[in-house]
Amino acid sequence: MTTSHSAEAPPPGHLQEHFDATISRDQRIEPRDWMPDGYRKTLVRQIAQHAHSEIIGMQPEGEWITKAPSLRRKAILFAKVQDEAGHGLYLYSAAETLGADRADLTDRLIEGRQKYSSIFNYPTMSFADVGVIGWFVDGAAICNQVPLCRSSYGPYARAMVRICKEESFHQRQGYELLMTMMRGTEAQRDMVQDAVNRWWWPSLMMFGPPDDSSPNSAQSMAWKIKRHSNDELRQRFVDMTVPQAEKLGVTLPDPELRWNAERGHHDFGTPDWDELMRVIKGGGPCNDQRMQRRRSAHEEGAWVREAATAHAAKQAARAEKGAVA
Ligand SMILES: CC(C)(COP(=O)(O)OP(=O)(O)OC[C@H]1O[C@@H](n2cnc3c(N)ncnc32)[C@H](O)[C@@H]1OP(=O)(O)O)[C@@H](O)C(=O)NCCC(=O)NCCSC(=O)Cc1ccccc1
Repeated sequence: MTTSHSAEAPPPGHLQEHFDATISRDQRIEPRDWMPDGYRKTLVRQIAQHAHSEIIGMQPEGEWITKAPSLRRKAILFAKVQDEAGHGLYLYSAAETLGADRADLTDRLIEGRQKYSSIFNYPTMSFADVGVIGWFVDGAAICNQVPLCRSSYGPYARAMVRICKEESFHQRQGYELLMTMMRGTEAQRDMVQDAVNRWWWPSLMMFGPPDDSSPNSAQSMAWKIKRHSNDELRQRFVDMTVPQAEKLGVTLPDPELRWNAERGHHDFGTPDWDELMRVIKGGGPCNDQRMQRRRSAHEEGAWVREAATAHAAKQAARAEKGAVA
């Protein structure tokens, strides 16, 4: 539905009705369709946070590009980190279809007014961390994002399709790296187990707070932006990962983890929710470092943005002159 009504105008009943009917028929809302202000704001919030996560998420693994143990591993890691930059860019583009401005979103991140995923505030201590990030963090991202391919907002859902394909490839490369290390020396196996121990709980926290303390979930699910609750997706991730850990030969660091035949799912322990809140508020081990790096990359890139803007202005002036002539 395309309309000329601005988002601020009070919704004439039929616009709201049409929006509700589109959602309930599982059809897509597109950029020019009328949508409630809250729907637009929620999407900008989630998509921007997601984009920022991809861009900040380049840092933990990026630190290992110059230290990768072989040319092959270096090339793979380089390509993965570049893919993450690409994901950030698709997502900023999706946010722009809602009227957001990319430069403004970046300012909000840099000024600490918008969030990015807690997971990227933990350090990468060894090369095994690169494998575990692929296995756990990309694995969690897949669980969370495959349902977003059916999100009600068209441009977000479509961006997710390609992102998920790439995340699947990333997860496999992480798992393959770990399989290789597990076939290596005792010291390499210890490195893998140590990385698993450090990343397991923060990975479970990526799915967000538990359902009873998730203020946005109910409305986002009613709008079909989110298709499943935080706890449902966390459970899906645990069920998917346990057999992979067995095959790999590592132990997941949770004494409460066991199969529950009655539920048909694994039971597992409770993540430290105070830690999640602390990290979200800026108190994680690497928050300061990640933000400082992001700020300096932004400052160092100013000349590129200025040159691109000047070039675009020249092209536009030339095109206008051509049109007049
Ligand atoms: C599930 C959730 C993250 C949160 O559900 P919601 O309904 O939105 O919120 P809810 O009410 O449950 O929470 C209350 C408040 O807490 C915030 N908060 C919650 N959890 C976190 C957290 N973990 N970290 C930080 N903040 C968190 C939340 O924003 C809200 O705050 P607000 O009200 O905004 O001030 C949702 O936004 C989503 O699915 N996003 C899309 C996926 C996405 O962004 N993925 C990113 C990873 S990409 C990746 O990994 C790829 C990759 C792999 C490898 C290497 C490099 C890259």
